[in-house]
Amino acid sequence: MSSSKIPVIEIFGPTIQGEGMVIGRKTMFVRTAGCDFRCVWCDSAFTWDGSEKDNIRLLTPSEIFHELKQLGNQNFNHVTISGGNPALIGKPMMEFIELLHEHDIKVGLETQGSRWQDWFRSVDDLTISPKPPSSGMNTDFDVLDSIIENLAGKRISLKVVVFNDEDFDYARMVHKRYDAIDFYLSVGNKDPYESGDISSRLLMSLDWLWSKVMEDPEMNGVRALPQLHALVWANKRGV
Ligand SMILES: C[S@@+](CC[C@H](N)C(=O)[O-])C[C@H]1O[C@@H](n2cnc3c(N)ncnc32)[C@H](O)[C@@H]1O
Ligand SMILES: Nc1nc2[nH]cc(C(=O)O)c2c(=O)[nH]1
Ligand code: SF4
Ligand SMILES: [Mg+2]
Repeated sequence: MSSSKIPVIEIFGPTIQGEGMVIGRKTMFVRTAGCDFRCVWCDSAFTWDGSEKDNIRLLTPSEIFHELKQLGNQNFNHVTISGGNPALIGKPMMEFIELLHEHDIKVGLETQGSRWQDWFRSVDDLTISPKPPSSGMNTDFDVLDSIIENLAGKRISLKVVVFNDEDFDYARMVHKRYDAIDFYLSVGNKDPYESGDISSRLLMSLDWLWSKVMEDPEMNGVRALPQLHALVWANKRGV
C-alpha cells in the first residue's frame, strides 16, 4: 500500500550537517521527493523538477532504516530528513521517526513552513526555513503562525537564506515576528551547479552578510552561517 511508504530520492551519509542549528554534527540524510515550492535558486531542484523521477523509490520506514544501517553501520546517531518538502508526507514519517528513536537515533528536519504535520512534535532538531523574496515564493504567514503556535514550548529554529538586501529585510521581519525562536541566517549559493571550488565566492557572500548583521541592532541575537558543506565540498552531490 503506497500510503505506508515514503517517496525517497536519496539516502546518504555519514556526512556533516552543514547548516543551521545542527551545524558541524555528524548525520545521515534521507531526502524525500516532491515539493510544493519552486524556489528559483533551489539547490535540490532534482527532488521536484522531474529530471530524476526514475530515481524516486517508494520505501517503507524499515526499508529506509535498513539502508541507513547498511551505509552508516554504527557510525551515526543522527538522521536529517530533508527534501523536497518532507512535510508533504503524513503517517509513514511518524513511523519512521519512532523507529529511529527506538534505536536511540536523533532526528532533524528541514522544511519551509508551508505545511503542518503532527509528527513535527517528535522531531529533535526542527528547522523551519521560510523563503525570502529572491526565491520567487510567497510566505503564507497564517500557516507559518499556526505551525509556530503548534510547536510552542519546543526548542526549534528558523533559518532564512539571504541573497540580497531585500532578503535581509525579510529575514529581519521574520525574526521580529517570532522573536523567541533561535534564528539563523544562511548564505545563499547563487550557483548551486557551478563546478570546482566555490569557497571564495561563498566567503565573499558571508563577509557581506556579516557586515549587514554587525551594523543592524535588530539582528543582535541571530547567528549568520555559511553552508559549511559547500565551503568544504563545493556543489558536490550526496554530501
Ligand atoms: C533543499 S531545502 C529542502 C527542505 C525544505 N524544502 C526547505 O527549503 O527548507 C534545504 C535547505 O537548503 C536551503 N537552500 C536551498 N537552495 C539553496 C541555495 N541555493 N543556497 C543556500 N541555501 C539553499 C533551503 O533554504 C533549505 O534551508
Ligand atoms: N551536509 C549537508 N548539510 C545540509 N544541511 C541541509 C541540507 C539540505 O539539503 O537539507 C544539507 C545537505 O544537503 N548536506
Ligand atoms: S522549498 Fe526547499 S526543496 Fe522546495 S524548492 Fe524551495 S529550497 Fe527547494
Ligand atoms: Mg542541501
